[in-house]
Amino acid sequence: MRILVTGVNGQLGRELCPMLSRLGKVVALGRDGCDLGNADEIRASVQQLQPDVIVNPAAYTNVNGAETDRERAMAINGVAPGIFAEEAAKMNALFLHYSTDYVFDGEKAGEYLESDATNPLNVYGATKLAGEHAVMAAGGRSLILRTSWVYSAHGANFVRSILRLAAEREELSIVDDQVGAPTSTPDLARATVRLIEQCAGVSPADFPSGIYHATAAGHVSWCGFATEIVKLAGKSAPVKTQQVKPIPSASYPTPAQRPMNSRLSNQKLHDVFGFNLPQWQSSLEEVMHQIGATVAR
Ligand SMILES: NC(=O)C1=CN([C@@H]2O[C@H](COP(=O)(O)OP(=O)(O)OC[C@H]3O[C@@H](n4cnc5c(N)ncnc54)[C@H](OP(=O)(O)O)[C@@H]3O)[C@@H](O)[C@H]2O)C=CC1
Ligand SMILES: Cc1cn([C@H]2C[C@H](O)[C@@H](COP(=O)(O)OP(=O)(O)O[C@H]3O[C@@H](C)C(=O)[C@@H](O)[C@H]3O)O2)c(=O)[nH]c1=O
Ligand SMILES: [Mg+2]
Repeated sequence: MRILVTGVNGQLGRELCPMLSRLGKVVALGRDGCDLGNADEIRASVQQLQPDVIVNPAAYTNVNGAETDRERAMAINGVAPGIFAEEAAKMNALFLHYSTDYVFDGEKAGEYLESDATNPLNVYGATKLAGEHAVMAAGGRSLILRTSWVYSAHGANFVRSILRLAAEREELSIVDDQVGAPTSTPDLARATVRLIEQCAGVSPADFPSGIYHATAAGHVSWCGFATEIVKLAGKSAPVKTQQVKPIPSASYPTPAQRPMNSRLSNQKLHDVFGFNLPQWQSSLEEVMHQIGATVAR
């Protein structure tokens, strides 16, 4: 099996490569190998490599930056996924893509279903939603995993930001009125491997193409998540933070608005594929072990 992976220097791409290499030959594309802003480069890469599977974790993920960089965010998040999906469909390759809780406005009281209406509050969410539509319009065998609050032992993420701040500050002020499921890259990469194993041989006629929510089980506010990060960090490294103070979103103004409710039901994933991701707390412990004491220094 030949597997093309994009965004291999990102947090999820970096986790995927070694795990996917157990399934076949991985061809890893970074920005220099293929610029996702260039449709011709995408088509040429896919046609040259003739993959059986394409996995696309590359994205424009700077949520605040996207507010003033709409065109670039749209090219990478909204257009490129559709081109990959079209090329995959032509060669009957399997296409795996990732999307976000930020396609929703967070107004729903309970967990969001895949069938719920979308209404992104920010440019990043709007561009990711356009990407979902483009992938579905291309036809072919494709799975879109909508996940949330992704973190990893490497790259830019909330866990590493909090560890950095906890080493510097006595008190952290963190928003407490946005709730979601922090999801680790090891969990997402394992889910991806499992889906490819289950799907590789499925014919186009039987293939369950579509959107699947795939987040860690449970939910927490950003403040609750930060509190747990600081607690775990304190076990292995000196931490300055004595207090993690809950604040409302209104007290933490940002260029991009975020949804208050990011909870996604994972029932469909379980019904169709027979598994769910673990609880967020155990996965956070796994990643904190990977980080060790070094980052908190
Ligand atoms: N991070 C999160 O909290 C969440 C992420 N997601 C989705 O999950 C997926 C994985 O996210 P994550 O691993 O966190 O993302 P990262 O930002 O860590 O990595 C994205 C990668 O995409 C690459 N990239 C960006 N622009 C281009 C381009 N023009 N050409 C080629 N490569 C490019 C980046 O390259 P470079 O390193 O050179 O900049 C980077 O390596 C994405 O689809 C994201 O939207 C969903 C929910 C939450
Ligand atoms: C660092 C910091 C953040 N915050 C808040 C801001 C924000 O509401 C929340 C999380 O901050 P972040 O910068 O990680 O948020 P953000 O980059 O918006 O995270 C999102 O990224 C994209 C790519 C996604 O797809 C989403 O699922 C989500 O993970 O914490 C504080 O309140 N205090 C702080 O000191
Ligand atoms: Mg961010």
